[in-house]
Amino acid sequence: AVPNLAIDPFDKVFLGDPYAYHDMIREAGPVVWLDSVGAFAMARYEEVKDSLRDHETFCSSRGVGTLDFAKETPFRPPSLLLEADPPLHDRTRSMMNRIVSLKALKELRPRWQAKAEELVDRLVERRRFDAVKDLSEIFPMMIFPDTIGLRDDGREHLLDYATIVFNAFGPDNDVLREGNEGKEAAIEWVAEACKRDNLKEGGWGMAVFEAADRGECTHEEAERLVRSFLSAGVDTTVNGIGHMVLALAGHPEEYQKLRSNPSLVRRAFEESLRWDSTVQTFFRTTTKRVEVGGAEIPEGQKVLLFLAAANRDPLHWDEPDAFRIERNTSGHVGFGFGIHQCLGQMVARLEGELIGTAIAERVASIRLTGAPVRRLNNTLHAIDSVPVEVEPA
Ligand code: HEM
Ligand SMILES: O=C(O)c1ccc(C2CC2)cc1
Repeated sequence: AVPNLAIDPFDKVFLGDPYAYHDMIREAGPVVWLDSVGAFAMARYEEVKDSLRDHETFCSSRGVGTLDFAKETPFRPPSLLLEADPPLHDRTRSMMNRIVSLKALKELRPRWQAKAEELVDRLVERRRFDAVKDLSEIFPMMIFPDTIGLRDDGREHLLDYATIVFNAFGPDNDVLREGNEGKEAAIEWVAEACKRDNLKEGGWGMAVFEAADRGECTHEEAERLVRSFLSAGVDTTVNGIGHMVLALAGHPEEYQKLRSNPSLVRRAFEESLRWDSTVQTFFRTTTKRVEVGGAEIPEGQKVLLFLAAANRDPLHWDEPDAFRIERNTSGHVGFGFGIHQCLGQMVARLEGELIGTAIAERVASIRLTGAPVRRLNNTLHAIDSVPVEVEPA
């Protein structure tokens, strides 16, 4: 039988500090039933990874949130990547992989690196600053909208839009209503920003429309694909970088390892994504009856996959709750796994590397000067403030 847990993974207490709850869900069994959500759930590494790998049984086209697109209409047309199954997904993903290419990133690196170094230089002079408001919310906005070729006006809507998108994967609860309050204008702004006339030549957005001109997709699909960049491309890296700085500030001995060997920076970013995963959960929907860990899940069921819990599963990781920048993090599911694994993972890694290196070369030590403040969201592990003081190198 499947254990029935009276836990709500979208309530404020859980979202405020999920890790104790993750342990409870993992220990209850390979699959549990969550009455609060009306869904099955998995929190162990093996089962989460197997479900992500088996996209035919655990599909994305019925939505990767609590809403079942076969039964209800989502707040926006489905993503052609995140909320698509093969063959549509494969056609779209191979087209987008050609745009978000290592060659494109190689060309962007010097420009992004210069901006990371300028920003960190200014903050080190100040000694005291907020690693979110002054750093992690600033750097992605200095480089990503220009990379897409977004219009200059209204870019402040991007973070509001992401709040709405990531809340929408969860239930219509207090977190969603309070988080989304006053942000509605962002939906209209993004719809306009994705139109060809509002995109600059030479950006990744225009590259999608040029692919449409070549018949690789329709022009309506091109607009929706630019929307994917705007949905996933900013608030994720804002919080990925924010959590890396928070982890380093909270682990001085780990920071000193990075100081003495800055080439560890990509490992530090990856370990931060494992240890404090920016994207905490995603749903799948079963396309047939399936048995997992001795439990039977009927067809048409929502299954909540706890990526963050899988990344701390003691059955898979040695000392999972320890933040260790030299750890071999390969196989972590912070970017997902399988055909939907993050399209922008190399973008995120480059951003994390450039900021992390700029800090490791300029900052002798970093410490928290106050309590970090979490920003609650149904899906995104987000942080509002990380007050720090740095000693210049
Ligand atoms: C630290 C930063 C990031 C994290 C933690 C992250 C996390 C994830 C995760 C967990 C998935 C899998 C979703 C699923 O399996 O249903 C995913 C997919 C995706 N991500 Fe990222 N992401 C990050 C940055 C980015 C960036 C910068 C971009 C844009 C350039 C991006 C674009 C996408 C897209 C388009 C998908 C859907 C891919 C597909 O379905 O084939 N992400 N991301
Ligand atoms: O295609 C999209 O709109 C999309 C939205 C959110 C994500 C999250 C996982 C980073 C990914 C893609």
